Amino acid sequence: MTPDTLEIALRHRFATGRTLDLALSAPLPGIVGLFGPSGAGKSTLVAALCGTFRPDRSDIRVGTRILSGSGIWVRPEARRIGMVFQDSRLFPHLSVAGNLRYGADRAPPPGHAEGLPGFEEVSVLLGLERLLGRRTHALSGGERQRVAIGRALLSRPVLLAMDEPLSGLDQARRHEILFYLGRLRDRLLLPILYVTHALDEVVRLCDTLALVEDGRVEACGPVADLLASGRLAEREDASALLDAVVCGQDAERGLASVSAGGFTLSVVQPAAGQVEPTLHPVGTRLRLTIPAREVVLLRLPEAVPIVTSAQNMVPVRVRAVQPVGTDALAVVVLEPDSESPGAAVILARVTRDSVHRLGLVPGARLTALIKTVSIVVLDGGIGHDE
Ligand SMILES: Nc1ncnc2c1ncn2[C@@H]1O[C@H](COP(=O)(O)OP(=O)(O)OP(=O)(O)O)[C@@H](O)[C@H]1O
Repeated sequence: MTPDTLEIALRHRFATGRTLDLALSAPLPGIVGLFGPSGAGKSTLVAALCGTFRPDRSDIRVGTRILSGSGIWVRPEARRIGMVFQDSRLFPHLSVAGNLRYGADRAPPPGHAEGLPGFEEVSVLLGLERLLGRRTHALSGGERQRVAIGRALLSRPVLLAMDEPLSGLDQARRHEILFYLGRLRDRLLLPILYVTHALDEVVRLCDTLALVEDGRVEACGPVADLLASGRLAEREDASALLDAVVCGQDAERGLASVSAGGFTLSVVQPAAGQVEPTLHPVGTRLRLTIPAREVVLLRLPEAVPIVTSAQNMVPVRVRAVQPVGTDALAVVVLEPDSESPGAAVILARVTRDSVHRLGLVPGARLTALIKTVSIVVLDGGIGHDE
């Protein structure tokens, strides 16, 4: 155990014979995504963390706090895990402010959980200032979830557990909440365990990803590494995640150039659909995601000028080719065609026919064509390079 990790290990056998053997370790603070199909064991793991379910065996630690194991079993109400569920579970007889105060009333006395925001700051962080007097039935689904998150935050938890908080929302509301969750991640040092079926939520929010399948954690590690490993290549929405730094602005054309793990890319600024559109100055660190299905691979004859609407023609080298299921498809893992320390990878989803036609074997050099509009700049800057 280190003071800065979340450690969960549990074993359980239900009366039906179904067994779960789930273990993960993740650095804190950060957002840990639990991702996997229905019935994999995600909700059981969250329930064990909160103490509402007691497995046959469990060792659960948040930093130096032991919640279970070593002869210890902390009561659920003493664990200080803030919960947010798919249905917001607000109190209908209370206003928004009343629901928030309910959370604040359950906070430990001053001296504990210092550093977490108070009522005013939570209202501002989650954009609730103008809703405080409203009854909860008069709120949209997205607003309800923001109140539920605020109520959980105000109880000053040591960890926030969110079980599919966006799955009941439409696409616009999902984006709205993702923006606010990204803001919480960037401004608070609060660990979050985040259960989801949606890969785009993992890519946008999470630092660590635990892949849960059939009662086991099949893999756990940094999100970008698991995406780059091709483990999620089977998915239609497979994508790469890159840390980038803005290295040039072209405000007139609405573009910025960024350096991302050895790739130089052109991205749209401000990103379409951002809740708070901003032009990120040179030096801003961003996260980008590039869907594998949006990347085209070319073999270009030397010195042939090509005019294309795609701004990004990137020299790449094949690192690996990952067959996708029984389909006639493959995902190609690509690295920059130049030695660069800390090189990132991008993924291209192609047909197996293209793999043969283009001679895509490890080490092959070619050009990746990426439409600028296909590169998603995730909300907000995440710091500034010194
Ligand atoms: N009380 C129970 N008795 C028997 N089996 C159970 C019980 N609770 C859960 N299970 C089984 O344990 C497994 C994990 O369930 P769990 O709800 O944790 O999955 P999940 O990954 O959260 O699924 P979903 O995404 O659908 O919520 C499933 O096979 C489920 O049927």
